[in-house]
Parts: sequence; C-alpha cells; structure tokens
Amino acid sequence: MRVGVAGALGRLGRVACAAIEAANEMTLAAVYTRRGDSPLPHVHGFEDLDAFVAAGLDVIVDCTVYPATVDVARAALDSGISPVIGATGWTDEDLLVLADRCDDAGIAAMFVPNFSFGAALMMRFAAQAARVMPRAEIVELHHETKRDAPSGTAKLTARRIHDAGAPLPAIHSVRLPGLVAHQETIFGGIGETLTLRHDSLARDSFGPGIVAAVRAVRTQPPGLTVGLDAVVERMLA
Ligand SMILES: NC(=O)C1=CN([C@@H]2O[C@H](COP(=O)(O)OP(=O)(O)OC[C@H]3O[C@@H](n4cnc5c(N)ncnc54)[C@H](OP(=O)(O)O)[C@@H]3O)[C@@H](O)[C@H]2O)C=CC1
Ligand SMILES: O=C(O)C1=N[C@H](C(=O)O)C[C@H](O)C1
Repeated sequence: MRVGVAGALGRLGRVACAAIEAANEMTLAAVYTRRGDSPLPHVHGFEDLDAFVAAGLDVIVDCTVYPATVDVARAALDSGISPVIGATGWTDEDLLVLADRCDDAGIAAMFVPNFSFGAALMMRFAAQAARVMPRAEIVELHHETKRDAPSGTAKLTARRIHDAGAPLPAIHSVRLPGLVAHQETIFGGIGETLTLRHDSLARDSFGPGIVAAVRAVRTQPPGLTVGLDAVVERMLA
C-alpha cells in the first residue's frame, strides 16, 4: 500500500512517517511539506500539493494544521485517494462538507482527532458513563505551542457524551510548558465524581493508531468515519 504523509516535518508528521515506514504492508511513498523537504532521504518530498496527490498514492495521512488540512483532504478526494486526517481545528460545518464530498466521490475517509488507543478508549468509556452520570465537564491540557483550542479530542469527547443523551459538556483548555496531550473528563453525581483521565506522555502514542487507521480506511465503505471507535471495537470483540 502506497501511503503519503502531508505535514511530514511536523511533530505528528514525523511520528506518522516512522510508523508507516515500520508497517509491513505499507510503503511511505511520498511526503508533502511546505518547502518540499523530506524527513527521509529515500522518500520524495513535494512542495506542490497537486504533484503530491498525483504520486500514485492509496492513502494520505494528513498531519498539517487547519485550514491547510481542508485543502489536503479536498485534493486527496479529488484524486480518488482516501485521506486519514489527523489535523484538528475542523468546524462542524467543515466536517459536514467533507462528509458530503466523500459521499459524492464514493471514497472512504477518516477524521481521527486523536490516534492514541487510550484516548479512543477514554471516549468510549465517557459515552458509557454519560448514560449513568450525565453531568460532565472536560479539561484538556496541551503543550503551549498547540494552535487550536479546544482540542479535537475534547470536541469529539463532548460530542460522544451528547450523543449518549447527556448535555453537551463545557470544555476548559489549559496550555502550559511541560505538557504533551492530556485530558480529564469529570462526571459529577450525588456526592460523588468519576474522573476519566488520559495522558499522552510521548507522541509515539499516536503511531499504532495511525497504522490502524490507514488499514481501516482501505476496508471501509465510502463515506466519512470519525474517530477510531470501529478499530477499538474490533479489538474489544
Ligand atoms: N490526531 C492526532 O492524534 C493528533 C493530532 N494532532 C494535530 O495535528 C496537527 C499538527 O500538529 P503538530 O504536528 O503538533 O504541529 P506542527 O506545527 O509540529 O506541524 C504542523 C505541520 O503542518 C505544516 N503546515 C503548516 N501550515 C501549512 C500550510 N499552510 N500548508 C502545508 N503545510 C502546513 C507545517 O509545515 P512546516 O514544517 O513547513 O512549518 C508542519 O510540518 C494539529 O492540528 C494537531 O492538533 C497532533 C497530535 C496528535
Ligand atoms: O496538538 C496536539 O498535540 C494534539 N492534538 C490533538 C487534539 O487536538 O486533540 C490530539 C492530541 O491531543 C494531541
């Protein structure tokens, strides 16, 4: 499988390149970076998005930032390539437009605001907890160079809680040096609280989920899938 990485020189992009390189059935065939530099000497770097999507790719893992990520996804779909989008900052409206594009193009895509399995489990458990303890608030804590707030993980957790029938939780964002990516989802009941906490202590935590998402998007029916839920459900089955 020929995989391309957009935003390959960024923090997430470098993890994606390493994970794809290490995956048996995948070849890191090309990268897209703003100056055309490649993190790996044997992988061609493109600075032109149209040339990148014309490089014979099966899947593009997008690790750029919003709003560039919207252009990458659109270019992938226009070229018949499945995007696996890791960049966050997408609005609900952007995602609706993306879902329509996937349907119109008949192509499978994934939007995965957090590739770590632990975060996927936290969101699953949060949706379960919300059915019993519907009052919740989310505190997300990230490194100080993160551009978007609230985080994509927090927004998806809030949506999962709301989809479970509970009120949409408030989200509190903390940006401090020393942090990587952390979240507490706190449920309050009568005389008790339940806290679900997830910590990405290193960005390596995103590698296995990136590979799993690339595999999953190849077997998925056309359309947009949000999150790693289906992947995690299969592991739990
Ligand atoms: N899904 C997940 O599990 C995770 C998601 N993220 C999300 O991924 C995104 C990237 O995070 P992170 O790697 O920390 O950020 P970085 O700033 O380290 O990397 C962002 C990359 O995007 C590139 N970029 C910026 N602007 C443009 C543009 N206009 N066109 C093309 N490329 C551009 C940058 O290129 P250049 O090097 O040239 O500046 C850089 O390589 C964020 O949205 C973040 O929230 C982060 C971690 C995990
Ligand atoms: O920018 C980050 O670092 C991260 N972004 C994602 C998000 O917005 O949820 C995933 C993870 O939290 C790291």
